[in-house]
Amino acid sequence: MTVSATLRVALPVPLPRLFDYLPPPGLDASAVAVGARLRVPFGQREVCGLVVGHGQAEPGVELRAALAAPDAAPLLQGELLASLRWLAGYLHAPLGEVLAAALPAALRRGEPLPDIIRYGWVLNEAGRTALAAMRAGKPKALAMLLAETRAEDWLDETSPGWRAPLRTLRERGLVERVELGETGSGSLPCGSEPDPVSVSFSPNTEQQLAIDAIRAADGFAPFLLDGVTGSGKTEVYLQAIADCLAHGRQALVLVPEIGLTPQALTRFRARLGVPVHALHSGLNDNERAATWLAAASGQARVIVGTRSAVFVPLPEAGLIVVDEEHDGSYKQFDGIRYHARDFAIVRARALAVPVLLGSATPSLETLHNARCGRYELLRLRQRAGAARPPQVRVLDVRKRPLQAGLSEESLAAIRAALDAGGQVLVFRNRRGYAPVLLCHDCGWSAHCPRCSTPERPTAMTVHAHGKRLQCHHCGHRRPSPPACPDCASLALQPQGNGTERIEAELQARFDDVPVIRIDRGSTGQRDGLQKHFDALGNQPGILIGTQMLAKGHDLGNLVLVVVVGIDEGLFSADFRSGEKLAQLLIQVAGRAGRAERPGTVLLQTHHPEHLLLQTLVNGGYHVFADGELALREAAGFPPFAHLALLRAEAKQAEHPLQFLQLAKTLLEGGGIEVHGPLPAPMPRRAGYVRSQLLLAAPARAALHAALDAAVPALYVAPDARRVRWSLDVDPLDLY
Ligand SMILES: Nc1ncnc2c1ncn2[C@@H]1O[C@H](COP(=O)(O)OP(=O)(O)OP(=O)(O)O)[C@@H](O)[C@H]1O
Ligand SMILES: [Zn+2]
Repeated sequence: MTVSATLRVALPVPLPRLFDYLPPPGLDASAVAVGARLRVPFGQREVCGLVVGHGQAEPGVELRAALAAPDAAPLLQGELLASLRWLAGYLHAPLGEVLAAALPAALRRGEPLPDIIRYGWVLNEAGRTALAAMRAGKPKALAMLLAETRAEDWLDETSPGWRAPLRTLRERGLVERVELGETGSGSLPCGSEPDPVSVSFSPNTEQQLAIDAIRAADGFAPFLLDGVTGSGKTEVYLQAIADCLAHGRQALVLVPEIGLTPQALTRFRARLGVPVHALHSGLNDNERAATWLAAASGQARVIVGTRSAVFVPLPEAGLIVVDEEHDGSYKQFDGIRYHARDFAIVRARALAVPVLLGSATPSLETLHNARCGRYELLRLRQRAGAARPPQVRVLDVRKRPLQAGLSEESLAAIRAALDAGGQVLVFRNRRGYAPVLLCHDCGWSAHCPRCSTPERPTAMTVHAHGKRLQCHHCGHRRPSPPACPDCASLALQPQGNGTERIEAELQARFDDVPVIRIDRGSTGQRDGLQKHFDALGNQPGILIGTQMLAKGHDLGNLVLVVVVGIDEGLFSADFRSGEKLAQLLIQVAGRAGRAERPGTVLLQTHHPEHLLLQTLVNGGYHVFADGELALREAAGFPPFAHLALLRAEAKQAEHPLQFLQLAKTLLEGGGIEVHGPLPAPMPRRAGYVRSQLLLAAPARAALHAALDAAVPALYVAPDARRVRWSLDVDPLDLY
């Protein structure tokens, strides 16, 4: 009897096991490498997995044959494959799902590898002749750029929206597309010469100390670059990256949001003089896959990206930077719930390279690690250059008349700042027109039918100047009712203020300057934010925004920040809410006065004596953090304990409870605390009733041992089929 060689495959299916297949017809199993993709039949479907091993068919077991093996060489290998295996174990998630999450979508689907040849555009003979006579406008501006060959990726980053004028030029037969060779190969790509106007100042003493410390690192070395807002952390990153490049190594830079990427890219590109590859959700699938492959081949030397960029292969790694390491967007909130900062550290260790975490408001986890000596602490205590720290004032607005949430004092300060030629940021962390629609006659208010319970109604946010209602939890939308559904009164009134309403009020009042609202409603695509900044330039004007505007931006003429409506955040029950609010306030305040002109911050509140506000204003973030760490230690919360949250939801309330009860039985007795099952803080969402089980242990090992013992059984439990469940290891919030 012949024994056939088989392929062991990790499939992206919610089962904690691997699957064996015969190789595709006509192919020998040994011809398919570990880390290569394999398309296989799975039930009635076809799925694409990754080969993780080879084996022998057991006698008598019928195996199905794979359909195709698209890759000649492994896609995932070496350190990355090993780190992802570790991640699957840590998250207690199926390996196939983790590997799939790490691959760009185009590769995950089993498509052939995209072409990583770069293309560029240049004026042809006719174009050069026509250029002088062209009318001013976008086509002409682009044509002027295309006097030299410009790479498409360069155009994407430096001239957002270039494809529309390009179409005009093509239709007129003035341009041609040229092949530029593979991504990043050898010489500088077209159009990314170091920008001659970009200033290179000499680092100040603290920056230099930080740069030297990173330079001296040998192998794995985690650093916390703890630098106040505007202290020039970017300069430290750039020097560290330049060193890394000079040693012939690759650098990976993680940034929190797509909104930040264009600005960061422009700065990086201008200074480093090598192609800087962007990876973020604004790219299409093919672009993402091409960049990922360029990293895998070592052609991409600097990769800047958001959360999922932590999964790029780095065969010649030299450095990983995580900017704004405290930012919540590094945590994936569904599917594979990884934390990109934490995984960056795991990878840096496996790659034996330095990892630099930067923030003005480090997470308590990271601060704790630095204090325990696990991370080397680098501090920038002062703002760089001539900039001074902003003046922060708590504005007591009790009993004061408010216009769209703004006190007279705030309005006067805005007027004065504008008259002095400055820019103003009004920060309100609520999108929409108003948080609530209320009937003034009977007290009815608009609730989301899919998220409310009788005990806990969830208000729908008013949008479009009162015309539309939208649930910010489940996305449910409907037109506002013309009259109160309960008492038929016409006295329906939007209550409170969102960014839209503040915008309307400020536009009416300050009609001599641009008033620009920046939030997820107004600023969709990735270049949106930069376009708004470009449109405003340095002229006086007002920006109104949510937390999109709070971080990382460097607007030299911003002299006043007004923070409104923070009070609800002061009394939230979540154990991390204080930390999040403190970070947000310091970050928003940090946008003011970043250049020569001094900045002022006004914090409007009805609770001027609140300890958090007082501590931040009088002591600063670190004093706040000291107090908060002491509280966490006393209460046994992270970073002094390790948590995991098991969530379950279903249309019928008893199903999640039954499932979680089973989980509890499996988990108890393992030396960990098991709390629940309890209704989730938001007990219903989008029609699903939600419950949760909170697991806590002082030591990570105990928590993981208990999970290792229990989780495999959960996947196959009959009770699991009636719920949607998920395990969140190191949850960021307990929602
Ligand atoms: N050594 C220096 N001398 C003069 N100016 C500097 C120096 N280093 C940085 N700057 C300038 O200081 C400003 C703030 O720097 P940067 O944006 O890097 O701060 P940051 O620490 O990242 O702040 P944030 O945390 O608020 O994003 C920038 O305009 C930068 O060009
Ligand atoms: Zn809803």
